[in-house]
Amino acid sequence: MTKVYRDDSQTLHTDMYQINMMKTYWEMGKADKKAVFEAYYRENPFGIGYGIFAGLERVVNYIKNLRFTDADIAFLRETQDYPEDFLTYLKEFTFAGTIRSAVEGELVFANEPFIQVEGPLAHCQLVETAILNIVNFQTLIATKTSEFRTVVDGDPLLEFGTRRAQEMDAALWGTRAAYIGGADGTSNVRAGKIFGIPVSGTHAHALVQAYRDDYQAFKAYAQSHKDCVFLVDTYDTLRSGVPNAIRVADEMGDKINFLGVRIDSGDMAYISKQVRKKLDEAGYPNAKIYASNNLDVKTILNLKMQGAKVDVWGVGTKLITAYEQPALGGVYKLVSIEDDDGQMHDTIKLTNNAEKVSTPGKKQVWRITSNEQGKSEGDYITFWDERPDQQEELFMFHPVHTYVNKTVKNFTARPVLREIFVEGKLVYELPTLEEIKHYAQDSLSSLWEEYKRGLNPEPYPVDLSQKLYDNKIRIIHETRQKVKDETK
Ligand SMILES: Nc1ncnc2c1ncn2[C@@H]1O[C@H](COP(=O)(O)OP(=O)(O)OP(=O)(O)O)[C@@H](O)[C@H]1O
Ligand SMILES: O=P(O)(O)OC[C@H]1O[C@H](OP(=O)(O)OP(=O)(O)O)[C@H](O)[C@@H]1O
Ligand SMILES: O=C(O)c1cccnc1
Repeated sequence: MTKVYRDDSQTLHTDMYQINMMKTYWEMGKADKKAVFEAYYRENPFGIGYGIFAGLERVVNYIKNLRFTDADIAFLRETQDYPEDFLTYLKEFTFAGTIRSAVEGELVFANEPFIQVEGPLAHCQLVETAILNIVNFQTLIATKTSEFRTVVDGDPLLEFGTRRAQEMDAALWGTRAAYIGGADGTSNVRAGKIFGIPVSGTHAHALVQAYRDDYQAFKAYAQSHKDCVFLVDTYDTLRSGVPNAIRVADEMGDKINFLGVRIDSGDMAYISKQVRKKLDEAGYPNAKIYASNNLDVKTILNLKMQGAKVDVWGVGTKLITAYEQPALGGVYKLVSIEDDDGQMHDTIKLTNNAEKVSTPGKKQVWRITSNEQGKSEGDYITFWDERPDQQEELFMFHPVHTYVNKTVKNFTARPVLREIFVEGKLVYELPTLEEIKHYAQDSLSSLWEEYKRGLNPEPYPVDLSQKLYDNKIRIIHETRQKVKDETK
């Protein structure tokens, strides 16, 4: 029989190879060498020009509780051939690293670090998988939702995706990310309980099927609820659903708030216009039309173009699963390591694709904002200890096509990476979800429209300081030379 271990920690929520590498570092006397890892992605998702960072709160909770419990150790002892002294090392492990991160709701861009983990090599290695797992997903969903937010414009946007999400965690944390990215509410009641997200909903076809009649179903609902949105498409939207919704609203009068009707099938443009006409003619100009049915960004944009009379958008599958691109390719790379000489050495990952070569060194990202326009001019990546905020002017150039450049004057440089943990101690006070949501909206409004448009946006500049660029070029040459020398 398979032995059952208590599921009492998230510490083993990592890839086996991380613990195997910890063992190598530990046995070879490298576990406590100082290391710096940075997480970033190489392409903004969905072909849009930015990402909305989300997931930090869960990362904080994960790091705070990072211990190998007795059950974790028992599992490793019984399934791996780890020696007892390594298991004792794990048992005594407490995370001693420093984590710097973009805050939730911050705009992030391709090829810039959004999280930096510095500390004992073995500690930094262990946390890679969970950090990427959390942040890749939540950032993806927050970003997808902001795309929906852009196309629905000022209309209410409701997250309806729990039934279609990749299981419970994804539904719950995806809903939170969706709220950060621009959803106004969710149908997930637990997300309301845990995160305080506004919960709302209508009713399903089952209610109408249970009564086998639109009128009876709407009447029953109206007798048991003050706020009513009737789902009108079970049998025939225009012939039965809407007339019966109106009939019940007329009969119930002030006893209910007739908020509107939901359409879940058919030609949304044509039907919504007809429904609007019927509601207006019946004296319900304030009753709203809710739409749902596999809506995605393109469909909504198209429905808007067709003049669809939809007031509230309920979106599930295409949002919560990030259907169009189900993964954000965030990676976690070693950028600097303490060598046996006690000195830090910057490290690189070379590839044949110039855009994909990692940038060595411990870095800071600065958001450069024009003081005159109040808009972001680009991001400027420096070594950790450079201070562009104290410079009069900044020469910014494309990190690959260096002839694309500009000099920025009268600017503010704001550091994007903030200290979250310092040597294992939490130093960051988590903001409320409402604060995060507003921060995301404010951040977006500081971005020029050219960078935000949904189709073929202008690439937002993410540039390297001269020092960082020179260091990268030097390391590329040295590394290539070393490989050449060794293969002579
Ligand atoms: N006017 C429109 N223009 C573009 N797309 C539309 C329009 N009306 C509806 N759609 C979208 O077209 C897709 C198909 O709609 P349809 O009603 O045929 O869906 P269905 O899923 O087959 O219906 P049902 O939910 O009854 O099974 C849906 O994703 C819907 O959102
Ligand atoms: O379409 P989504 O964007 O995922 O939004 C959620 C869907 O969930 C419900 O459908 P249900 O599960 O009853 O299935 P249905 O498609 O048969 O209506 C609701 O009526 C929406 O259509
Ligand atoms: O409340 C609704 O209308 C709803 C909730 C979940 C999924 N689809 C619709």
